[in-house]
Amino acid sequence: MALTILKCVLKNATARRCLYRRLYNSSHGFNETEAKKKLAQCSGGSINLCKGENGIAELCINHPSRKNAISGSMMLELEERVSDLENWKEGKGLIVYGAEHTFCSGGDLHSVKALSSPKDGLMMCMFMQNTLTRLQRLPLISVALVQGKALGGGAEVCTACDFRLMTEGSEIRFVHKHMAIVPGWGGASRLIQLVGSRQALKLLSSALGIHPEYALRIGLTDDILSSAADRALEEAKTWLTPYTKGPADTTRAIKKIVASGREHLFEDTLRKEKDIFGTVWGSPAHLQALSKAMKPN
Ligand SMILES: CC[C@H](C(=O)O)C(=O)SCCNC(=O)CCNC(=O)[C@H](O)C(C)(C)COP(=O)(O)OP(=O)(O)OC[C@H]1O[C@@H](n2cnc3c(N)ncnc32)[C@H](O)[C@@H]1OP(=O)(O)O
Repeated sequence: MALTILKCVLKNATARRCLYRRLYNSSHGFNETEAKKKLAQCSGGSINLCKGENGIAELCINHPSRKNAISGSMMLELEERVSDLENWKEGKGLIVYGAEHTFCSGGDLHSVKALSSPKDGLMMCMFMQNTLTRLQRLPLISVALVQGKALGGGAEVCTACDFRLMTEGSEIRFVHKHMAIVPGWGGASRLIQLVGSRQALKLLSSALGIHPEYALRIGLTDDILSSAADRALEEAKTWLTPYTKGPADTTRAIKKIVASGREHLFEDTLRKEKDIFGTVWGSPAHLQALSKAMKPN
């Protein structure tokens, strides 16, 4: 019995390690401690997290004086909030949005200038790819609420969520080309997964503003919200609710399978599905649902 428990604990620990492992570490020349010191020197704004009783959290990109541009210290706070969410066992959903009804105008250009050496740029790139990959892998169903502008790194952040909801008049734009750079926070790789390589090539090479109707047509956004700016967050929560109904373990298990399927070969995903199935089959919630189902209606 003890051996079985130990095996189960080890399997869960391994599964957690896989789910939350970093993309880059010292073997890639990435020194997280050094990166954090450097990014902390570029201050401004904050990343605020509010975890709801209903299992849905709200993460606010909060730097309104700069249209929610993400400074170095905000990159650190974003990593801290993602860590918090990785340990939130009751979590089922997440809405990422920007303060004062606009999403995010990308990297804070003051911070970007301070990190303009190739070495510092690569450090920032690996730090943000680590963080946004962990955000995407969270066992929560995530939504980016795009109001106003999602530009540059802001467009990249919104691709790290499972779904995107855009309000009328909002815009997603990969402006990187105008700065003679390419996305570095993983946004190009995720865009190809979302809309396919042809559309991704069009959007990256044209730096075109992607408006809600076009985004809906190419599958970059999942819906267009019609409410007034100050009601959009409530509308986004209402949109997400049907997907997060029921036990947290069930919602989290479903997201873990899909997150695995996004990244692994089909056979590996089937094995992952089997492993995750084994964590919910026979659970109290399953047995309760089974007993309800057996009762004549
Ligand atoms: C890998 C990611 C990549 C990188 O890190 O290299 C990037 O994301 S770089 C940043 C890419 N983003 C941009 O180039 C967008 C720049 N901003 C704009 O185009 C406009 O500000 C816009 C469209 C967001 C809003 O225009 P609007 O006319 O409504 O307002 P203002 O332009 O007057 O902006 C108000 C205020 O915010 C400051 N601001 C805006 N964006 C940034 C930013 N990304 N970094 C720093 N500061 C920003 C702007 O300077 C104004 O400040 P003020 O002190 O009032 O002049």
